[in-house]
Amino acid sequence: LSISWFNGPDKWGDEYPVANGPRQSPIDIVPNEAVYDSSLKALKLSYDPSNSKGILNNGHSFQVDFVDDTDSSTLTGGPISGTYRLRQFHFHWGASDDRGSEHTVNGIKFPCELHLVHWNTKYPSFGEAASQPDGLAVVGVFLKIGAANPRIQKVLDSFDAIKTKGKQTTFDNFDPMTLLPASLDYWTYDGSLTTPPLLESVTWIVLKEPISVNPAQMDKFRSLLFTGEGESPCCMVDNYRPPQPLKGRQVRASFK
Ligand SMILES: COc1ccc(/C(C)=C/C(=O)O)cc1
Ligand SMILES: [Zn+2]
Repeated sequence: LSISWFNGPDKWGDEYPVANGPRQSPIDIVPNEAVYDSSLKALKLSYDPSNSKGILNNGHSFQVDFVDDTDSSTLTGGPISGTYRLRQFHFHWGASDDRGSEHTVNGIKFPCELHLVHWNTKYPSFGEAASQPDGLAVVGVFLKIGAANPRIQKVLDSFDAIKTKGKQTTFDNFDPMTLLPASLDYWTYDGSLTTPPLLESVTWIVLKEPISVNPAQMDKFRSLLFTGEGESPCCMVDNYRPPQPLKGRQVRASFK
C-alpha cells in the first residue's frame, strides 16, 4: 500500500471509490451542531506500556505499533460496545503551524492530530475488523502550540532512527495514556480511515481538549521524510486529508 500525498487526497477516488462514500473522514466538527447525548458513557482507556513494540516510518506518517494478541491494552465504554484493542497510534501534521490536523473545529485547523487506532475483538483480526462497519474505533487528539510536552519527547527522540520511509526501531515501555489531555470529553460520529483504503469502519472519538507541544517539538515532526534512503529527500509534512462531506451524519457530544 503505497500512497503518495503527491497524487493527493483529491485523486484517491479513482482507485478507491469509497473515497466519495456516505461516511468518510475527517469532518469539520461544529460544536453548536453537536447533540449532547447523556447516554454516552465515559471513555475507558486501559493501556499496558509493555505492549508497545516499535516505531516505523511508513512513508506517509510514522506509527507506534502495539502487541495486540491479548486484551491488555483496550478501549471500552464511550460510544462503543464491547472491547477494542489498541493496534497503533500515529499523527498527521502540517508544513506550518496553521494546518496539519484532519478534523477541524468550526473550520479551525490545528497544527497536528494524534490517532489511536483500536479494533473490535468480536472480529478475529485487525484486518478483518478494518472491513466491518463497527470494526475500528479511533481516538483523535488535537495538538496545539504551547508549552513543551515532556511526554511526547520519547517519540520525537526516536525520529533520527526512522528518518526515511521503511525505517523502524524498537520502542519499548511507552504508555500512550501519557499523551492524553486531562479531560476525556469527546465528540463521536461514524466515519472512515483517512488514508487508503479509506474503509468506512471507524467509530470516531475526537477529544475536545487538545494537548500542547512547543514550536521546537512541532518542528521535529517536520524533520521526517516521505522518501526512502538514497532518494531525493521530501519532507514529511501536510500528510492530512481535508474534511469530507458530512452527508447527513449527526455528531454527538459526551459533554454539555
Ligand atoms: C487494511 O489496511 C489498512 C491500512 C491502513 C489502516 C489505517 C489505520 C489507516 C488510517 O489510519 O487512516 C488500516 C487498515
Ligand atoms: Zn490518522
